[in-house]
Amino acid sequence: MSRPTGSLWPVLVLAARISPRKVAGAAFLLLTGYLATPVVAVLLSVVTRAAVQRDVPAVVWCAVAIAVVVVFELLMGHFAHLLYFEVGESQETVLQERLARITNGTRGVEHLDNARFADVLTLVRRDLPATRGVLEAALQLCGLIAQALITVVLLGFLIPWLALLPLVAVLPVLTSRRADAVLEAAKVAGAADERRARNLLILGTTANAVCEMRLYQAEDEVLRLHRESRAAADRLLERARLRAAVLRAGGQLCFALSYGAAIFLVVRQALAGQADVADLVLVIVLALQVGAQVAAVLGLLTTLQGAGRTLTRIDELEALAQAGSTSEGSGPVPARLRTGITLEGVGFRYPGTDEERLHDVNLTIPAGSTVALIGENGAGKSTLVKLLCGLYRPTSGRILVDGTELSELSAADWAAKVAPLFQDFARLDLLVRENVGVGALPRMHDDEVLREALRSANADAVLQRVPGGLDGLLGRGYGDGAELSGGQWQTVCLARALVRERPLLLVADEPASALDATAEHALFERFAELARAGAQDRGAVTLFVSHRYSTVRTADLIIVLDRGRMAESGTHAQLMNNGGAYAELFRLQARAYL
Ligand SMILES: Nc1ncnc2c1ncn2[C@@H]1O[C@H](COP(=O)(O)OP(=O)(O)OP(=O)(O)O)[C@@H](O)[C@H]1O
Repeated sequence: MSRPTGSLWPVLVLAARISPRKVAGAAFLLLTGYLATPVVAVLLSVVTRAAVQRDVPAVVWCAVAIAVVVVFELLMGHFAHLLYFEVGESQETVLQERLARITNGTRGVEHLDNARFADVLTLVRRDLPATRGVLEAALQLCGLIAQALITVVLLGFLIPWLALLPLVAVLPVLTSRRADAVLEAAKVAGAADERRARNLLILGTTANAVCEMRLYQAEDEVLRLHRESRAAADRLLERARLRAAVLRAGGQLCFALSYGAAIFLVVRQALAGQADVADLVLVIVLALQVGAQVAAVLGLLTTLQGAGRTLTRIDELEALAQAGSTSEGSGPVPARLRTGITLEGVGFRYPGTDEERLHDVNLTIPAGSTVALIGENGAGKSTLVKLLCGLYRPTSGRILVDGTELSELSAADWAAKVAPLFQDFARLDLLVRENVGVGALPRMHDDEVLREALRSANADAVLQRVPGGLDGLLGRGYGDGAELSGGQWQTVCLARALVRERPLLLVADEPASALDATAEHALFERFAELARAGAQDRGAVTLFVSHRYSTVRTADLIIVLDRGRMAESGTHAQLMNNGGAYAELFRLQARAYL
């Protein structure tokens, strides 16, 4: 089992940092309220004695006192709840941000290919909301321990051997911990099925996927697969739940039997005249309170253990992300490229896989040039692009930027010099301003710059169509935003790339896949213009992946990849002269348009 308390401590410290005033207030109110419980038991004993003695005023006063104490306890609990609930929410937000930073914040993205990372992330996403209750549970646990101590003292004062009785509670605590471990093992074992079920649920409830599945009449199949994955995860859980229930029931049964026996002995003592009725009432009420306290402690321990595990898992995610990210370079990224980018014997294997996707790629991309990458599906074009963007590092060989290894440059500074336009671009269900502005955060509120980028990307029509203009919402994910066509989204994403300040590497990985012919032409015109300006101004390199040879032929250098190897490279004229694969494919495509 993980070390829950070890992981919980930083969260409690975090809570204290978020608002020491609220934590102290909640602790004071809750503990004061909890201390009222044994007082009620004592008052019940007093009222019993007064009733036996027919002392009516004492009975009335005691009854009023009991009512006041009970109301006091409820009020304290209520106000404490308001305080720790607020702190719990802020705490959850901090943990959510930590999770996002772990997922996004490292140099590379290699951890995202790690199946263990994905499984643990699924569990953490599911269980994170429960961490809100850590402060509440920890405070209640302290309150219950204080309550139990007072109860033990009172019991010991009345009948000394009864003070040992709460020790019986150790047994249900132990069986409850064991039950948690059993449940936890089942959750871990079912994490992959759980992840599959969640993905299938997304497939069954996301507009695009729903339309496609409906046309293929595959909705039922998606549901069946979802049911199957859910059932596989649930089967493991059901068995574990049963075992856990038996373990918990066993522990609680032993506890209840011990308590029953103790109360029986006390009753016998009372009948033998060794204790009076009031003492008997006190013992029975205290005994019942201890029973309730033990049950509450077990529940709280389960909450705390669950939260502790989630926090331990966040630590594990951090370790996995850091293990995947290689050491950070800190070298300065040049403001302009002088010689260009060189690949020396670059090989690459995706993390967790055995097969090399790039083999011994040797290539020089001169500063200021435009390079087209072509090849069959799966040839490794996007993989090479990702390496040049610095998202992954080569598993062999090296990439040099003006003679300096890319890995030695500051990753953040290099990323800031890349203007990417990917095939699977990110559609952000945010404002138009934010969709474009994330390309250059300091320019997010410069309306003129954003409008110019949208104009250059041929996205004026989008801007006019969206109510609210730059401050209009795109997408329907979170609100009633404007829904765009695939091509319109692509122009917005191009604007995001165009707003980048002085990029050194312009990347377009099949950018025209969602565009009509006019828009495609306009996009390449605009991209070429930007490339030319970037090349003249700072030796920027442009890299594009395309299956359209009419565009490819305009590049200064064409690279043909074949199953991860460089098959050919040269200008259009050179490759046509060579009469190799490029020439053949070019003629084939040209013929198709005749
Ligand atoms: N994250 C990943 N983990 C493991 N393998 C991957 C990953 N991404 C891609 N691959 C594999 O690497 C190979 C090259 O993929 P890549 O996306 O680079 O091809 P591509 O030439 O861009 O193809 P396409 O023209 O279809 O976009 C493929 O066999 C693919 O299955």
